Amino acid sequence: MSTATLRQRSTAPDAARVESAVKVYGSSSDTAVRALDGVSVGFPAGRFTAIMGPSGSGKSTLMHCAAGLDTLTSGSAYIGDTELGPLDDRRLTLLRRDRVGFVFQAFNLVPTLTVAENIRLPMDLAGRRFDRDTLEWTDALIDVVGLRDRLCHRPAELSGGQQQRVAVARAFAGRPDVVFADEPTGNLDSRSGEEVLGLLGRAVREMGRTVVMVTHDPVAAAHADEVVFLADGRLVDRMAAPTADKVLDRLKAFDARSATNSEGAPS
Ligand SMILES: Nc1ncnc2c1ncn2[C@@H]1O[C@H](COP(=O)(O)OP(=O)(O)OP(=O)(O)O)[C@@H](O)[C@H]1O
Repeated sequence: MSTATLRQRSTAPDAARVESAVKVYGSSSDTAVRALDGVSVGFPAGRFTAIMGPSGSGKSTLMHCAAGLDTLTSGSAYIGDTELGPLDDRRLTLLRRDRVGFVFQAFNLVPTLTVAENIRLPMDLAGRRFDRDTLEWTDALIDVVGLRDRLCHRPAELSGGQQQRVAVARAFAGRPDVVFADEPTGNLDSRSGEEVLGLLGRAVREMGRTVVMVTHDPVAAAHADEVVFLADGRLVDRMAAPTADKVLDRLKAFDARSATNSEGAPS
């Protein structure tokens, strides 16, 4: 597939994007790993995008660099129109706090805080005023994630699925430009995983938010509006309106291709 075709996408502006992104881990020529090898991809606002690819293809690296958690070796990363590369540590921290939300596989809740306090934490840290709009928004979020009767509980008193629902509410609480989710269902059983994916989908379709999710799971990817596929640090395909079967078929095709390539490669 041509680069021009791969770059085609919805006409919505990008909430986040990378251009010609290269990430090399390690400096010596013997040990250096080129985790991203010239990736250009945009994540449109108001859409749910999944990043898929074989293990080691660069999915987490792409997400971390696009979200400002790590820096590129070359190329550029943007949140909205703000280029991340030129920002100093302080401005990058502020940008992440104010404009980006995160959901991680391990929930990452603060154990000593209640559910309500965890959800409000990013806004408390930012010193944001709880005006009427913000109160209404967080109130609506609490209902969407179904945690109203758990607001005074601490994370240890919740199931894994409930903890991840708190993390989802926390990620959207500050109305960030984009929420990045790294294997958000990796620690959950399939029913709780479906609930969390359903919430991410509702946040996009009913609340106009933007989600970018890294996943191994074709069933999870099928909740997205579009899937982008990485292989060996490159963007190799994208699929609109994914279904689990279509995603699985596409992954199998990559596996078959890489097996053929390695059989044909000189030893
Ligand atoms: N901190 C690091 N130092 C050295 N190499 C790294 C580091 N992080 C990742 N890599 C390497 O970069 C490549 C891409 O890794 P990355 O974690 O982005 O892939 P991934 O597609 O998310 O993999 P997985 O699905 O297994 O989580 C891999 O070869 C990995 O070993």
